[in-house]
Amino acid sequence: MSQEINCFEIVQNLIDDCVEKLGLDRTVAEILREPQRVLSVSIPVQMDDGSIKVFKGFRSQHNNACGPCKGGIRFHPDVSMDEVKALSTWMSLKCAVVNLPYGGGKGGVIVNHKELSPNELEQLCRGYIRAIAPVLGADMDVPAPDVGTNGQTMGWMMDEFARYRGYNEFGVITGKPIIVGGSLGRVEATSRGCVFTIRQAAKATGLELKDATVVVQGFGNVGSIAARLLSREDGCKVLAVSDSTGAAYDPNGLDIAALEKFKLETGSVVGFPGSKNITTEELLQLECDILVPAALENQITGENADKINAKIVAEGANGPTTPEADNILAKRNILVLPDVLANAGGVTVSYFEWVQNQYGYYWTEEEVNERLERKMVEAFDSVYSLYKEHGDINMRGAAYMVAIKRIYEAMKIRGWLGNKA
Ligand SMILES: NC(=O)c1ccc[n+]([C@@H]2O[C@H](COP(=O)([O-])OP(=O)(O)OC[C@H]3O[C@@H](n4cnc5c(N)ncnc54)[C@H](O)[C@@H]3O)[C@@H](O)[C@H]2O)c1
Repeated sequence: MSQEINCFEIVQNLIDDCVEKLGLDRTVAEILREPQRVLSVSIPVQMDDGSIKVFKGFRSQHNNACGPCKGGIRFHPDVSMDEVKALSTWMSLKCAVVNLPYGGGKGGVIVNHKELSPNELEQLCRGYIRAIAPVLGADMDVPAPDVGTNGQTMGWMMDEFARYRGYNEFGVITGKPIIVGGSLGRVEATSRGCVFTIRQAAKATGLELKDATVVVQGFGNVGSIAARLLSREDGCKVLAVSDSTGAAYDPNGLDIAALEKFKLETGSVVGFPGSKNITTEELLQLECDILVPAALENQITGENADKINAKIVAEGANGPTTPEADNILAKRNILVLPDVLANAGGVTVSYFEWVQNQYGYYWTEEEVNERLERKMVEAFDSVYSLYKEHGDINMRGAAYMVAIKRIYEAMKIRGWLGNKA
């Protein structure tokens, strides 16, 4: 996360604004500005050479008024307590936007996981779970994968928690491989959810998706699958995609299936036959109907927002647009589908996985996708109608209002706000 822009302060400011707009007592903002609990842990790991290395990790539980805390575990060298706190706050908002019975949580370990052997990585996963186990549980706090973690790491973590409990508690972690209680459709869920919101936005704004032009920043899990679904199911023309090594552009539209194969074989999108190499900055400025930032935070900023040439920006990534850029895009009538809405498909199918674990009964992929569509359409409609009704807020403001109102109602009914508010 960028040094200059503190995401925790950004989300705190957005909460303040939103609580004021909703006309709620300041106490509501004071509660939501800080997580309810943040655990800081130190994890000693025996490395393959016999030495002991100590890693630092965190787990933040932002708010559990609506249900157990829910959110991923990030393994990255830039993890910090503030980043984890910000991400857990976003998770509370995201879960509330899609109306899931969850609050927000997030965890992280400061580590470059690529430098660890498989054995060292497994020991780190197990050590981290042992350290935070007292505050985990299917009805308390339910982690999932995030940047730097995946199905295998979730498998080790779930197993370590089963040793701690003395029995299997599959619902304690989501994003698991299918054989140990994972859900069908989870891998594509974030991108599929993003595509459902794009379809609703296209309907609302009269944009025809057949042959609509699309640009995707970040050809990873979220970006590549969103590109695949938009081209295959909606007939969109994906003009350009980028990854950390550069960008590939074809004004006639890229063959996404072939590009996915090329990226798998070469590790990069650059040099894809028939495409032109452009810089990642040029990619963001291409004229298109839909821009999907699906890489990192703070990509659309005050510096480049006036050069964005899209009708719709669908935030596959978390926090890709800075507040300054948000204002510029709003003034230019570019519709931004905010992260807490556009990438909420991942946590929604994580919720479905948790439900299936509690029942011990598993759904078909069609059932998962149908339920996901219903959730995403409902969420889009509630945010879009508030956005239209108000006139002085953007879609992010509307999403925050939907979310904070729900969390406020839960806190009020539980008596957390006393007689005030
Ligand atoms: N995976 C999920 O289910 C999920 C759910 C919600 C939100 N997100 C968010 O979506 C974003 C992407 O997550 P992911 O799981 O796809 O990660 P990923 O690591 O699979 O993909 C990220 C991609 O971005 C590329 N990238 C990095 N720096 C770049 C740059 N400067 N310009 C262009 N591309 C660059 C990487 O090369 C990679 O291809 C993150 O912000 C994540 O928090 C992911």
